[in-house]
Amino acid sequence: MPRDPLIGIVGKPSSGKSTTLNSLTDAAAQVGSFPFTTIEPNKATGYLQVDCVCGRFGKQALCKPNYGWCSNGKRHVPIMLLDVAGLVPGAHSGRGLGNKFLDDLRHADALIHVVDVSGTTDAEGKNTRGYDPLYDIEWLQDEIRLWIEGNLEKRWGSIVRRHTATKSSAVDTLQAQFGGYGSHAPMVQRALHRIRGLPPLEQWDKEWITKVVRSFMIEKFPTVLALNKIDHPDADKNVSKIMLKYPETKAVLASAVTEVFLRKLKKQGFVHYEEGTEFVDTFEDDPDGLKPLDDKLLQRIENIRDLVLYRFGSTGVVQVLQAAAGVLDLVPVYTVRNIHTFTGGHGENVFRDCFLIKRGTPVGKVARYVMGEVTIAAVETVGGVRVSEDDVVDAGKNDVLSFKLAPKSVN
Ligand SMILES: Nc1nc2c(ncn2[C@@H]2O[C@H](COP(=O)(O)OP(=O)(O)OP(=O)(O)O)[C@@H](O)[C@H]2O)c(=O)[nH]1
Repeated sequence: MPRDPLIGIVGKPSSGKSTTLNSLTDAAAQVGSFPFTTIEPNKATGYLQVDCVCGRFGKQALCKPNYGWCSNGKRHVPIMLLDVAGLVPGAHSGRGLGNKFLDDLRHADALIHVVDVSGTTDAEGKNTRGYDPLYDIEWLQDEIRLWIEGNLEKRWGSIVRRHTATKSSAVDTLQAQFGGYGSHAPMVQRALHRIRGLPPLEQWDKEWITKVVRSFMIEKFPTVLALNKIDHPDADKNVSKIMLKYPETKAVLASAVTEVFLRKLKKQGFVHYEEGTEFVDTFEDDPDGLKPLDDKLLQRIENIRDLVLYRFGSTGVVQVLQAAAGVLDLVPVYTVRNIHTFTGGHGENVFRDCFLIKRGTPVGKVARYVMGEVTIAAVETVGGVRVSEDDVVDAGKNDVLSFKLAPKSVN
């Protein structure tokens, strides 16, 4: 049965993890400019913005999610986030919060790596100038790799002996080792398949093991780079360097501190601000609906418009989470009682339930995920069309589902 996706937020101290998390969640993670403000890993509910299916059927006015919210067809779907604190170079050998950090990581399905592109904090999060953030991407990947490799190498002798004695496949042997990271056989299979010229497992030396672990990490920890602090003047050149060096990695430009600031002003009634967009209205735009700002704050908004919103199209924070859902290939799937009205049974509100499901998951698996181990008599999609348990979900296809349960047998 699939479980709820979990997205880990990683990054060195003071890169802006807590600020990013704050702007994605309702949780009040502590924000501070000192390393290790966040001591305990912090699980929180983030909200992923998606185009809600209610728009497809002109039902925006009746859309009322059980969890999260929907406004004008923009739905905010809850998704679990994990704030992973205290990673510094050397963590795999116990520095900083070391292995604790890495152990928390094993539960994550994808990572958002918050990178401070201002160059004003060093690898340990201490204030500096002109630091090259390319290095952060490298050492963070290395720490995760060395941690996995270390766990593997400790037992390598007995792993190989057992592998040979039981005549297992490389996939089975590795899956037995990687299961603790939440892997599954197809994931290990894909990781091995990617490596050219891979010899039989009993011939792997340190170099081959490194290649295998690197490839496994691509599967287990697909990563989005949140290039944070783009409001800083030195950010541009660092962003270009990162994009050039990692053209394959999904990267999103962000200013988490700007997002937090705008949301705060919105809550206090000073601005209209739609998260994920470049639009901020002030008192001048809506004197009847908004409170006036003093000159200092007005100037700050002007700067934010020039330095962030108009240049990049948004603060980027909403897009960071969307990118993470993208690398996991998650599709919002809506389950309804009545497939013709889209209601949940009683009342006229529609599309109350939405689940984030990996594209390509069979409908039967979705049913068990949503309903538990019950016997499904039939599954229907839009128009009352029957779908088989083996049909798969995709964006816009089999993404609205109604499950009919088999009546319980009476003995
Ligand atoms: N200029 C700028 N500063 C930011 C941005 N995001 C965060 N900061 C600042 O960076 C500092 C560190 O931010 P935090 O969110 O506490 O960083 P963290 O990664 O959670 O740090 P630890 O808790 O030490 O792991 C704070 O002073 C933030 O205000 C941003 O987008 N731009």
